[in-house]
Order: sequence, then structure tokens, then C-alpha cells
Amino acid sequence: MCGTCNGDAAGAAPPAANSTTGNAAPSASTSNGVHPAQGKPASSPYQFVQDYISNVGRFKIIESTLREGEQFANAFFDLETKIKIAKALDNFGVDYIELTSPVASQASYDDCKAICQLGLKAKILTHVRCNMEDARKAVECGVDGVDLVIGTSSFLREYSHGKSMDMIKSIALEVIAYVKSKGIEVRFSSEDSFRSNLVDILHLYQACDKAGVDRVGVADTVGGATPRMVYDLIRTLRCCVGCDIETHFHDDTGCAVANAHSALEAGATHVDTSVLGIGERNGITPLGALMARMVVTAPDYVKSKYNLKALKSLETLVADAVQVNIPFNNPVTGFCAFTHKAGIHAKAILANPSTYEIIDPHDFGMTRYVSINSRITGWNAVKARIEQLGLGSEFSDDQVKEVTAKIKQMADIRPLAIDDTDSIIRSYHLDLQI
Ligand SMILES: N[C@@H](CCCC[NH3+])C(=O)O
Ligand SMILES: [Zn+2]
Repeated sequence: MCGTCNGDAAGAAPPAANSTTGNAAPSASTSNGVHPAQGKPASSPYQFVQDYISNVGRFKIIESTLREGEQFANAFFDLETKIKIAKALDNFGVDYIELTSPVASQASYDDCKAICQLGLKAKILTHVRCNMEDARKAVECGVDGVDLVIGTSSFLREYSHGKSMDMIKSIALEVIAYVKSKGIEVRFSSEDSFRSNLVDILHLYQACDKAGVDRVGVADTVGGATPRMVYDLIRTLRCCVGCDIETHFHDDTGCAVANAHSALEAGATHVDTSVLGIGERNGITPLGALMARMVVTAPDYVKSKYNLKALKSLETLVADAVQVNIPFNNPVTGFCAFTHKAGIHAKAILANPSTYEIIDPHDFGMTRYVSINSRITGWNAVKARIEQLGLGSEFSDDQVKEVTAKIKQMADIRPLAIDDTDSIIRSYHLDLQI
């Protein structure tokens, strides 16, 4: 390892995750997201929104891998798997774990009861249709809270449950009163909120707020909302209700993380997530990607509250359970999330990782990797690798440049593995001895 640089690894296996050579995050910070991006130079004009209404530095996570995630095409969770996932989520530090409706099936009912009895730190919720029968079953299971949902867009009112807004309101108030009478939390969410009549849903949310609901929920059920639409709706809603605001974003148009961030800026208090984003169709805001976003926006809050180093094993557990791979471009845990390749990048990364990294991999127990196995490598990265191999004192800079040229020549012919580049370095070194 280069003695004068901050980089983790050029070429080969990086050092232990607890290396003290991470990037140089500035120390300035306060609560509620008033914090510059990690490594952001003081001269940067960019600031995160940091007004009185923003909750980017004090949000809560409602983790729905065991509810929305069960709607993922590949998902089948038996009780043992559900318990493993629930415990891993609890260890990660999520505030709430949301479970499939106990009305869905006998196993859903039994498993919900069993998970309530695990004694986890996270509160256990179940998500049911907004009617008395479902709410009674939910309460029976011993949950800490009941999440009520009903469609409010004209599509859903016409083609799904057929109820008018007045009917929805009177059922909602009856069910909210019932759940509250049991002394547990209750949330009321509309479904397809962004394609519902704005005045109608604001009235409905206000009535629920008056009835003492703990949270109202806004759901982008079809994933069509943009961050600006989200900001506008949540900001407006924030002025209409005093209770907490939960948000739920599908990722059909790739905006689920940005929408969650925008919702928090506008005053939402809770974000629904699932591990790797699994859910109906292509899913919802992924827990890991949200963590990546929020650790940059509000590092103190996120690092002190969530066990970020457990993210990789949590994602691996869920990926295995639903038989998918962690995507190559996944924030933080994708295999190349901290791999630097171009020579010009590698040089700067080795000198100061913040140059090309917004996230410090060590925060997540990950390590960075500087690749030297390609035609676009540079001599600074090769020099760092030579030093890792313990040969640093035996190469002049000119010799490093010469062996770099050989690596690039070979990399023009075929793809190289790290063993190939090491062999080129070692054989060049042997020639120097003769
Ligand atoms: N999966 C449902 C849930 C809505 C409530 C979420 N808190 C939807 O996308 O509409
Ligand atoms: Zn959903």
C-alpha cells in the first residue's frame, strides 16, 4: 500500500474495512441535514435544502420487504425466512417493519403473530384494506400499528372498489376510531395519490387527521410522479395536516429514491422501503439506495441511527431469498460501486478519495478498489500496486512508466486479470535484476 496516499487498494485485494485511510470528510455538521456533502469543498455553491420544513435529517423508515416485497414476482418467504429478514432489518435499525395483511392467507396470519412475538426493537405493522373486518384481524395479531389503505384515484374508484369519496371517508373514520380504541398506531393511506383529485384527498386526509390518525400516507402506486410533483403535493399536505406523513414510491420511471428525498425536503416524516427495492412490478425505493442518498445529505443522522455496515449482508440475505443477484450498479454494494479505473481518476483517488467519491465506502464496511488491468490505467495506479507488492523501492518513476506501457500494450490485445498485470510487473522486475 502506498505510504503517502489515502487509497485503499490499487489492483489487488483491498485492506481491512476499518482502515483509517478513508476520505477527508469535513467536520462541519449540524442536525436536520444542514451538512455539506462529504468531501465537498467549502467553495461549492451547492447546498441541500435546509429549511424549517425539511425532514432530511430526522426521517423514519417503514421497511416493507415483508409486505411490498412479498409482491415481487420471485418472492416466497416461509416463516423461517421472514424471521431471518425481520431480525436483520431490526439489526440494521429500521424504525418499522411492515408485514403482509393477515387476511391474505392462513400463513400470513400465523406469521404475523409469530413476528409480533419476536420482541424486536422495530415496531411491527401490518398493511390491510380499509375495512373493519381486515382491521379486526390485524389487531388480533398483536401488531404495534395498522396501516390502512384504499384507492382514491378515479381509476381505482371506478375499476377496483367502486366507492365514492364520501363513502371512503366514512369507512376510514370508522376504522381509524376502532384501531385507536385498541391503543395502537394507525395510518391511513390513499392509493394512487398522484392521480387522485387533489382537493378530494386533502379533505380526506384532513378528516383523518382530525380523527387522530398517527400518519397519513401518500403513495405513487404507478411510479409516475416526479420529484417536483412530490414536493408540491407533500408541501401542500404539510400545511393541511398536523400528523406524520408517510410516503411510498414505486420505481417504474426510476424516480423512487429522488422522490423520497424530495418528499422529505417537503416535510414528509416517513419513507417506505424494501431491500433491493423488491415489490410489485419493478418495486419501490430501495433501502440501500436511500441510505446512499441520505448519508450524503444528512451524514450524522444516518451514520448514528442505522447500522450501515450490515447493509451488504442484509441485501445478500434478501437477494438469496428471492433468487436474484445484487445489480452491478447498485449504490454502495454493486460489485463496482467503489472501483476506479481510468488513470486520471486513479491518480486523484490515490491522493484523496473524495476527488471521485461522494460516499466513503468505509461507512458501509466496503472498500475501494483501483483497477490497473486495462488500457486506460495510468502509472500512478501501477506505482501504488508495485508498492503493495513490496517492490516500491526498486522501481524508479521512469521504470514504473515503462512497465505501465507494457501493461497497456497487453491490455490492448486482451482483457487482463490482476494476476496478469502482477506477472507483467514481476517479470519486468526480474529483468531489472539481470
Ligand atoms: N403498494 C401500495 C401501498 C400503498 C400504501 C403505502 N404506504 C401502493 O403502492 O399503493
Ligand atoms: Zn406499493
